[in-house]
Amino acid sequence: MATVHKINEDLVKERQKCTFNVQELTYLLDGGEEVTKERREFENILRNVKELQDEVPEVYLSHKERYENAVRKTCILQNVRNDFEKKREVLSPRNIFRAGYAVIKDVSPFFLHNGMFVPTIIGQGTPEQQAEWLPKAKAMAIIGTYAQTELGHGTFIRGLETTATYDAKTEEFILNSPKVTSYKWWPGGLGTTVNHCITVAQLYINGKKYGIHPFIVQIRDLETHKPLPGIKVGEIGPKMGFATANNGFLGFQNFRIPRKNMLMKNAQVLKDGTFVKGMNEKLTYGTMVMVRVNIVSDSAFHTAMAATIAVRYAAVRHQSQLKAKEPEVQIIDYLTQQHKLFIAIATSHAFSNTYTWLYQAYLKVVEDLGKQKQDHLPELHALSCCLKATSSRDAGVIVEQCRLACGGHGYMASSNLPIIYGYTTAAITYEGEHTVLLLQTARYLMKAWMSALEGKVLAPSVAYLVDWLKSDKQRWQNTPEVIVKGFQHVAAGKIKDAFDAIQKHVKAGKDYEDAWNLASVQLIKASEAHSRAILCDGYLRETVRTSSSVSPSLAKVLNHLVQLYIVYWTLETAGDLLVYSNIGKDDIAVLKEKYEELLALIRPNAVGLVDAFDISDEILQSTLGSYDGRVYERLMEEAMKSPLNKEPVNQSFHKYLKPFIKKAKL
Ligand SMILES: CCCCC/C=C\C/C=C\C/C=C\C/C=C\C/C=C\CCC(=O)SCCNC(=O)CCNC(=O)[C@H](O)C(C)(C)COP(=O)(O)OP(=O)(O)OC[C@H]1O[C@@H](n2cnc3c(N)ncnc32)[C@H](O)[C@@H]1OP(=O)(O)O
Ligand SMILES: Cc1cc2nc3c(=O)[nH]c(=O)nc-3n(C[C@H](O)[C@H](O)[C@H](O)COP(=O)(O)OP(=O)(O)OC[C@H]3O[C@@H](n4cnc5c(N)ncnc54)[C@H](O)[C@@H]3O)c2cc1C
Repeated sequence: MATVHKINEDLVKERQKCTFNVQELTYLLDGGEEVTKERREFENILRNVKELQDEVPEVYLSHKERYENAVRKTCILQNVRNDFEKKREVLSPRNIFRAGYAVIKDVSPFFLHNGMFVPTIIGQGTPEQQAEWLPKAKAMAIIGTYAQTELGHGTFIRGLETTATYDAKTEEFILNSPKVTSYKWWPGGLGTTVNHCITVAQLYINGKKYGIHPFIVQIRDLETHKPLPGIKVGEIGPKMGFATANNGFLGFQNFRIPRKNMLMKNAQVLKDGTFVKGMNEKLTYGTMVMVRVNIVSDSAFHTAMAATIAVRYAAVRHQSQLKAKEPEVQIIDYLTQQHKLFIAIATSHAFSNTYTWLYQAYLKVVEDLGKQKQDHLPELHALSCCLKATSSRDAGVIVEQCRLACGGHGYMASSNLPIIYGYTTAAITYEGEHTVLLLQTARYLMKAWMSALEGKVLAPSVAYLVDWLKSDKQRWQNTPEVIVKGFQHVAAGKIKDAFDAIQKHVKAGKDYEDAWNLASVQLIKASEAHSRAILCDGYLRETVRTSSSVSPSLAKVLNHLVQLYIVYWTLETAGDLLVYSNIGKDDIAVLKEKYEELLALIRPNAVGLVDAFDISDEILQSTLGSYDGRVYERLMEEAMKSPLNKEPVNQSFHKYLKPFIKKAKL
C-alpha cells in the first residue's frame, strides 16, 4: 500500500485561509463539472497503470532510451484512452492534452499526429479524402505529422523548395527535394516515429508553378517501418527542449504519390492537369490558424503549471526574517515574491478567458467558410497571430519568473520548471515566429487604420480606432473599464504613429516595402499594444459575464485577479499611457497603492487559486509543487535516484582522480 504522508502544515493553514470554494473555480476553469469529472476519472485511471511508472527518472536516460520510453508510454496512453472512450464519451482534446503530461514527462512523439496531422485532413481534405484517411488516422492505424518547414525556410512558406510535379500520364505527383535547403526540418515525430506526413510542397503543372499545397505522403513501410525508396528521413538531434518530440528531417527523390493524395478541399488538380483555384489561397494555411488559437490555451496551462509549483513552494519555504527575533517567514509573505507570482495566476486566467472567446470566433469562421463566406477571416488571422505571439511570449517570461522565484531549487530538473520552460518557449517560435506574427497583425492594423480614416465601419476588435478618432481622450479614472480604454488609446496612438512613419518614408521616396521595414519596430510595438488592449478588454468582459453566474465569494476573487492583471500592465506600460492617454502621474501613484492592496487581497487565496487549477502531482512532476508540500523530502528522494548515488565510490576515482591526486602530491 502506498504510504500516505502528512500535508505540510503551512499548506494546511493556507488552505484554511481560502475565502472561496476551490472546487467551484475548478469547474469554471474546466468548462463545467462534467468536464472536471471526466478529466479526473481519466487521470485516475492513468495513475494506476503500473507500466506508466518510471523506474529510473527520464532525465538519467540516454537520448535514445528516453525516446523509446516515450514511444512505449504513448502507446499505453493511447490504449488506455481507447478503452476509456469505448465505455464513455470521447475525451475532450484539452483533457487528453493535459493527461499526456502525466505520462510523457516532455513532449510526446505522437504530438503532431493529433495536433496537426488529423486536423489538416479535417480542414484541408474533401469529404472523400476524409473518408479514406480519417478513420485510419483517428484509430492510429496510420501515424502522421505536419511537414512544412524546411532547412532553408520556416517563416516564408511561399519560398518552400520541395516540389510536387504533376504527371498527367500516370495521374501522380512526383515529389523532389532539389537542394539541401529544401529538406523538411523540424516536424515532430518525423525522426523515427511516423509512417505518414502532410507534406507542404510547391505545385508544378506543365512547368508552371501554382504555389504551395498540402499532400498526404506515406514515407515508411507499414510493416517494416523502413523508409520507402526515394525517401531520406531521420532525426535532427538534441534541442533546447522537446527532448522526446522526435523532430525529424525528410527529403524526396522522384517519389511518386497518387493524384488523390493532394488535399483538395480548397484548390484542386483535375486528372488532365487542370488547376482549379480555391476560394482563397490562404485557406491552405488553415491548420496554422487553428493551432495558433490553441496555443493561447496551452499558454494558459503552462502558466498555471509554473504558478502552481512556485506558489506552493513559496508557501512552504521559509527564508530570512522580516523582523529580528521573529521566526523566518514564508517567502510568499515578501511583497516582491507576491509581485512575481500573483501575476502568474492572473495571466493564466487572462489566457483561459481569451481562449474561450477566440475559439468561438474560430468556430464561427470555420462555419462561415463552409457557406463560402470569408468576411471574418482577416480579423481572425490578425487576432490569432498577435494573441499566439503575446500569450506564448508572456508565458515564457512567467515560467522563467516562477523559476527565479524558487531560488536555487527552481534550477533543479526535479522542480520540472526547466522542462516547462523548454516547451513554453518553443511555442514562441513554432507555428509562426513571434515577430513575424506581430507583423502579420500589424499589416491588418495598418489597413484598419486607413479604413478608420476613411470613415468605414471596422471589425469589432479594431472598432476602438473609430472611437479614438471621433472623441477627445476620455477623462481618466482609475477604474478597470477606463484603464482598458487607456490601453486602446495606447494601441491607437502607436498604430497611428507606425502608419505615419510608413507614410513619411514613402513621401521621402522609399518603396512601400522599404518604408514598412524602416517602420517595423514601431509596427511590432503597435501590434503588442493592440494585443494587450484585446487581452485586457476580453478578460474584463469575460470576468464580468461569469461573475453573475458564480457565487459572490468566487466573483470577488475573480474580480481581484482581473484588476491585478489590468493594474500590473498599467504600471508596466505607464510610460506609454503617459504619452498616449490622459493618465496623470498622480493616477499612477494611486494605482501603485491599488496594486499593493490587490496583492494583499489575493494573498490569503494564493494557494487556493493554484489548487483550483487542479493539476495533479503526476502531471506537475515537481518536487517543489506537489499538493502535500513535502518539498525537502522529495528533493532528497529524487537526488537519491541519481545513478551516481548507487555506489559509494565511483569508478572514475580509481581511473582518473586517484592517479591525478597522486601526481599532484609529487
Ligand atoms: C501528450 C503530451 C503533450 C505534451 C505537449 C507539450 C508541449 C507542447 C505544448 C503546446 C502545443 C500545443 C498545440 C500545438 C500543436 C502542434 C504545434 C507543434 C509544433 C509546431 C508545428 C509548426 O511549427 S508547423 C509550421 C508552422 N509554420 C508557420 O507558422 C509559418 C509562418 N509563416 C506563415 O504563416 C506565412 O508565411 C506568413 C503568414 C508569415 C506569410 O505568408 P504569405 O503567403 O507570404 O502572406 P503575406 O504576403 O504576408 O500576406 C498575404 C495576405 O495573406 C493574409 N494571410 C496570411 N496568412 C493567413 C492566414 N493564415 N489566414 C488568412 N489570411 C492570411 C495576410 O494577412 C495578407 O493579407 P492582406 O494582403 O489582406 O494584407
Ligand atoms: C520545437 C519546434 C517544433 C517545430 N515543429 C514543427 C513541425 O512539426 N512542423 C513544421 O513544419 N515546422 C516545425 N517547426 C518549425 C517552426 O515552425 C519554424 O521554426 C518557425 O515557423 C520559424 O521559422 P524559421 O525557423 O525559418 O525562422 P526564421 O524565419 O529564419 O527566423 C529567424 C529570424 O528572422 C526574423 N524574420 C524572418 N522573417 C522575417 C520578416 N518577414 N520580417 C521580420 N523578421 C523576420 C525572425 O523574426 C527571427 O528573428 C518547429 C520548430 C520548433 C522550434
